[in-house]
Amino acid sequence: MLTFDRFKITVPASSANLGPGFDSIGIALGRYLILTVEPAEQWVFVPKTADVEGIPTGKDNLMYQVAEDVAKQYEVTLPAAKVYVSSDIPLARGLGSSASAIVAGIELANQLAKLNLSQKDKLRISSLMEGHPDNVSPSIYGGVVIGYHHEDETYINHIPNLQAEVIMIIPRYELKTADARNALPKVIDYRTAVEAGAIGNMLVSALMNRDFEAVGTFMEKDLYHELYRTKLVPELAIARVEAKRLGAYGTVLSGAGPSVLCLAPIGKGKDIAKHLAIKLSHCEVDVVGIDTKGVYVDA
Ligand SMILES: Nc1ncnc2c1ncn2[C@@H]1O[C@H](COP(=O)(O)OP(=O)(O)O)[C@@H](O)[C@H]1O
Ligand SMILES: N[C@@H](CCOP(=O)(O)O)C(=O)O
Repeated sequence: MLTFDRFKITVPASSANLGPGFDSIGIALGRYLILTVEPAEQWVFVPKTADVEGIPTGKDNLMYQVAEDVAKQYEVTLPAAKVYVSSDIPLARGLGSSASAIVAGIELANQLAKLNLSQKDKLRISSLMEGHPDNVSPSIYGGVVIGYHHEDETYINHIPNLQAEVIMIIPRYELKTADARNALPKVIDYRTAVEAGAIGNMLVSALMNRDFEAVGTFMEKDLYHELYRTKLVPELAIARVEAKRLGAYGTVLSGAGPSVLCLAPIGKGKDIAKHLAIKLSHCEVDVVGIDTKGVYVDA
C-alpha cells in the first residue's frame, strides 16, 4: 500500500460562459476550495467552513468518487485519507463549485497514487467527467480559457492574464446547474446558431486583442442561454443596466446562474460593487480577483 505525507490541494472557483462562450469559455476566480489531506485508517471528509457544511463526509462525496474513478482508469489503489475541506465557493450559485470538486478529486488521486498527471491529462479527464471544459479548464490553468470538448479530444486556448476586474453578485438562493440546463431549448434554428457563433467569435477575438470595449459589447449579446434563464435570475437585468451606467465593460450570467459577473476596468471594481450592493441588497456583492495559477499542491 502507498504511504504519503500530509499535503494541501488548492483549486480556484470559476465562472463559465462569459455570455456567448456557452459551454466553452471560463475564467478562474480568486475564491478557493482547499483540501488538507493526511493518512487515515478509513476515508473521511471533514468540512471546515460554512460553504461546504452539507457535503457528504464519506465515500458518497463527489471528490472521493472522482478520485476513485481516476484510480480505476490508471489501475491503482488509493490509500485511505482524512480530508479537511475548506471553501469560500458557495454551492450551486454558478461559481463552478462542482468543477472545482472534480479537479480536486483528480488531484487527490494524482497525489495519492503518484500518477504524475500533466495539465493536459487533468483537462481531458475532467472534461470527460463534466461534459464541457468551461469550468474545469480555468480551475486547472487559471486565467481565461477557451475550449472545445469532444469525446475524441479536448482543445483549449489560454489567456493567462486578463487586465480587468471582476465583480460578482451572488444571490443567497441556490440554482442547480441541472435545473438551469433544463430551462434551455432542445434545438435552435440554423440562422440563430450562425449568429450566436459569430457573436462568440467576436468575443474571443476581442479578448485576444485586449479590446475591452468590444469584450463588453459582445459579452452581453449571447443567444445560446441567457434569454431562457433570465426568468430564473431577475438580478441579471438589473445588474446589467446599473453596472453599465457605473462604467463596467459588460455583465453576464455566471455559469448557469444565479450569480452575475460584471467585468470592469482596473481600479473601478470597488466603486461599482459599492453601488451594486445598495441596488441588490439581498445579494453578496464582491470584487473577486482573477486567479492566474489554477490548481496547485503544497505541503
Ligand atoms: N467540495 C465539494 N464536495 C462535494 N460535493 C460538492 C463540492 N462542491 C460541489 N459539490 C456538489 O456539486 C453541487 C453543485 O453543483 P452545481 O449544481 O453544478 O453548481 P455549481 O455552479 O456550484 O457547480 C453541490 O450541490 C454538491 O452536490
Ligand atoms: N456552461 C454551463 C456552465 C455551468 O456552470 P455552473 O458554475 O453553473 O455549474 C451552463 O451554462 O450550463
